[in-house]
Amino acid sequence: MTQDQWGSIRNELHQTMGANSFQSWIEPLIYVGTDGGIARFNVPTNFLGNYVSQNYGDMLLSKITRMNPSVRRIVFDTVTVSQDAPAQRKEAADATGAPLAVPQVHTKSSAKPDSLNGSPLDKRFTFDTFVVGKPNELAHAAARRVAEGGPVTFNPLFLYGGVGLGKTHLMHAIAWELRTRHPHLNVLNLSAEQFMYRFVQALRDRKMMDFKELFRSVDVLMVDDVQFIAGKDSTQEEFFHTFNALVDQHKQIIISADRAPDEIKDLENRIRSRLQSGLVVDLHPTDYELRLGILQSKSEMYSRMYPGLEVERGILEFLAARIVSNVRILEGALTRLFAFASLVGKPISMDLTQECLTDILRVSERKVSIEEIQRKVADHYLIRHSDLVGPKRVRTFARPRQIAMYLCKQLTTRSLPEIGRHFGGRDHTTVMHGVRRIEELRKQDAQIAEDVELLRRSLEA
Ligand SMILES: Nc1ncnc2c1ncn2[C@@H]1O[C@H](COP(=O)(O)OP(=O)(O)OP(=O)(O)O)[C@@H](O)[C@H]1O
Repeated sequence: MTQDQWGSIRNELHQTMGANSFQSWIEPLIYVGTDGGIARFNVPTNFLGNYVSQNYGDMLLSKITRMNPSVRRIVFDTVTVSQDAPAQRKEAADATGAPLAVPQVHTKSSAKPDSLNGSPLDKRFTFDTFVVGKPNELAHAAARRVAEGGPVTFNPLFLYGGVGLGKTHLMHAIAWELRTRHPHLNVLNLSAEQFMYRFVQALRDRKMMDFKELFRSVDVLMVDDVQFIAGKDSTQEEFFHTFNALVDQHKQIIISADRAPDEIKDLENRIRSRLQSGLVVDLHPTDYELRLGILQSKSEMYSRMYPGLEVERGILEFLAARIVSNVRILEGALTRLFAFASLVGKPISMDLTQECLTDILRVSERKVSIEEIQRKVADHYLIRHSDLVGPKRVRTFARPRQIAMYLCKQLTTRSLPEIGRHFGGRDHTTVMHGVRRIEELRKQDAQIAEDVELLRRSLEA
């Protein structure tokens, strides 16, 4: 297997595994080469090698053999790499005898801040790239406040929300900001899973004192996906002590989870109440405007990467309306779209979008029918269905008709001629005109924008 092939397997895993698991277990692997059917990787500790081999070995081998059928086995060799790390980290590392096995303490002075077993900070996850909308404005404001440093006002900051809504992004943004504003602070950012493995390892190696010392010496502790420790009794216990020790020293703690503290099952009550004792804020599911804002911001970035690639009108609006699941999928769709369009050398049109994203669009396809849309719109504007689809062109009927056409285009996969047929056999150009008119009016007329949004929500519900 070549380094390039390993590179593309890594990229694939990065997309599919989730940032935390990838950073903990795959990123530290250093591919050395393949010899005699054996693909060799260097790993920083035995622990990591064993863990990857047991948990990801089969999956890695199958991906590697798909690339290179001559590979029959994977071997992990433990190679201790010396690195320039902060003094305090070094001490802990020396004491454990496993230099790279301790979590990363991020400091500006660290020459190689993104270590193997902590969570490296993602360069893309800053406040600058975080798009703020109604669903996340409170979480964003709280994160900004914490990122200023200064006296601790709420401890912990507990951020929660569903998959892919920006928790990790905000945590990393806080860490980046703290690094810039207060480079002397030790900011430790890790997942609850990593906390547990470090704890288990310290127990096993009888290095609990070092473990405690290390965790109690940080200035800001950030723990992602804390729901992971539920049901793991001794990890909870240790987490509780770490938590208390830091709060007592007025050190900031930031926690994220996929649900609110009182919804995490098998969590000890004393931990639950500790987690609730600061500020608990949630990231709500995205709304249309936020999705559109995110798409616009990413699309600007891609336009710089692919100069000259045109995105036709209405495409971003279409994606924002159709892909409602989570931001990660939304981003993935846009990435694919730009890559595909640049490969085939065509502008991003509706046809190209439908062709390139068939699978994503199919999954996110709502079961909204044209009839349902017509019924809702007619009810909303207190007009009869027959007038909505009939020939009369007075504004009281024409505007709701255009809104209904617009929603049909956004919320169903029906083509313009099909939509036209449902509106009294109108031509597809009439439908297109209606859709465009509403696109424009949404920007100029607050009442129409609100009506469209209300209707969309009630159809999505
Ligand atoms: N408001 C936003 N602005 C810009 N990008 C966003 C926003 N919300 C989420 N994203 C992007 O969506 C992707 C997923 O976000 P993130 O990894 O932070 O989600 P998460 O809530 O931590 O999810 P999980 O629970 O799966 O870990 C990231 O690429 C992130 O940059």
